[in-house]
Amino acid sequence: MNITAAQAPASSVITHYIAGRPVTSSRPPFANVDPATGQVVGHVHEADAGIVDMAVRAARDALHGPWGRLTDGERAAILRRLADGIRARFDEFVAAEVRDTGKPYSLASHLDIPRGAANFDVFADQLAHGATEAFRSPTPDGGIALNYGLRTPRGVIAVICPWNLPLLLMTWKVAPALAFGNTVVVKPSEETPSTTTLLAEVMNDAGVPPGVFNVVHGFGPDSAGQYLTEHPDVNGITFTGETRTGTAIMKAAAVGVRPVSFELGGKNAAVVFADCDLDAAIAGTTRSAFLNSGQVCLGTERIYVERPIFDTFVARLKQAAEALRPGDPNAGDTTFGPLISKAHRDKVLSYYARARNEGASIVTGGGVPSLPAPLSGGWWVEPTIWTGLPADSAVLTEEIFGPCCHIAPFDREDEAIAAANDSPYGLATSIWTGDLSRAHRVAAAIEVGVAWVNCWFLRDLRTAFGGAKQSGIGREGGVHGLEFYTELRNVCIKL
Ligand SMILES: NC(=O)c1ccc[n+]([C@@H]2O[C@H](COP(=O)([O-])OP(=O)(O)OC[C@H]3O[C@@H](n4cnc5c(N)ncnc54)[C@H](O)[C@@H]3O)[C@@H](O)[C@H]2O)c1
Ligand SMILES: N/C(=C\C=C\C=O)C(=O)O
Repeated sequence: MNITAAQAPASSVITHYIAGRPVTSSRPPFANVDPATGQVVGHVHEADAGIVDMAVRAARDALHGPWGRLTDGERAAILRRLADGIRARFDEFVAAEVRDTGKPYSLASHLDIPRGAANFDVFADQLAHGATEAFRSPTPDGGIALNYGLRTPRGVIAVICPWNLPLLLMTWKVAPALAFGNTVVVKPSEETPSTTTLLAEVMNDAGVPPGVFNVVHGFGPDSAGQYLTEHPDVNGITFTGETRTGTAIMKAAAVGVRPVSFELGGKNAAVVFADCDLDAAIAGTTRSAFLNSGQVCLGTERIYVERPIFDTFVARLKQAAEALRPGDPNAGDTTFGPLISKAHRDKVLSYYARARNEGASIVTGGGVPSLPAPLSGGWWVEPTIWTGLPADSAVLTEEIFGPCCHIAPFDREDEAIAAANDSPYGLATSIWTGDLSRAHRVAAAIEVGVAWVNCWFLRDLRTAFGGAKQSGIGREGGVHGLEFYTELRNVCIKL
């Protein structure tokens, strides 16, 4: 929910950050709201087309400045200083992330901020070990030619991020972009402006030249997001967010034929076989269904359980869901947070109502928890589990992005695979089984970008990360980001 500055206290003002300095804009700033309480905690400047143009120009100028002349080793050293700079201000980053998202301190301090720093380390490592191809090529005249690959930065990259893992997803793009010599104009979600703004200060302190990293704040359509993706001097667009937003951005990218790197929506399935380690499957599925209040793209909203253990699994997951503790995000025993906004909570509650109206069996949840003030003003919903809905129910086909999941039984492996693949999305899956051959077989059969076996959200940042089908375009991580963040030229020299 965003209201004008007039209604918002002047507590914290977030401005844009262009060419190494804060920049304000003329549009009325919008309010930043704490989702745990619904209270306004500050306000944010909204970029117009002129501000976005200023940022893109600064990024273009920086490409031709000292940044473009640094060696890989010098850029790697700067990336490591960025990681260290985030860690040096760890408490500030955690507090800002918690304030913007309402997520529990335990989550922001163990996932969001540590990964926000680690993303810079992994791409600094990548620079130290990266290589390109070379060939000694026989020529028709009996001579030899040398062919070698030469990677150059793609140029000015537009980076547009969502609100669920704000710093983690921002540096997951900024780190490879800078590692490979590009400059960036980033737009964090309007819901979560704070940690990216702190990152701008860390950039300055780490000696990143002015204009290499620029931040513009605002919304999508008719705001910073649209102006940035439509700017003709942007050479590539990397975006994480909803699939339908990706469609709109792809249309903008088509003008000028700019490449895109997309991490989009999902409707991920877990497949639980009777021979699994049930304790591990319950613990892992509790995380995949309810972590970050279900606001994780890799999260599980569809669970298929082999019939012999179905009733036990449902009872155990119910017990785990009911043990989650909503509360003050900064309280040590809080393990469950609110949704990001009133609008998103209304969306999730509309699916809760839909499930009820379609006759779902509500195993647990389905409503709003009653919490004391000031939390009673926040955007809370109950962790929810359903069974008994038909496969074509919207609850089983549309991404809800909330703390809810549907559990259905299956009898045969091929039936479970078909159910998991029955989706326009293909982001992630988790498979729980004690049979090693089956693990490999099923992981090869489910059409996703990331398949976890007997685990979930276990990440080696060198591996390929991304979505199949309508869940994404391209892969990030390790060497895989090279395809988007660099141009690869072949040089052929007749010797
Ligand atoms: N695949 C992944 O790795 C991944 C990771 C996290 C979130 N997501 C997805 O993100 C979604 C939730 O995040 P969200 O609600 O912020 O997504 P969203 O698509 O509504 O917004 C994402 C970002 O895009 C901007 N935006 C919106 N419309 C735009 C437009 N027309 N032009 C340019 N920019 C525009 C927004 O301001 C925001 O910064 C879910 O669908 C989730 O699955 C995917
Ligand atoms: N991109 C990553 C996680 C995405 C989570 C989505 O909500 C990652 O772990 O690198």
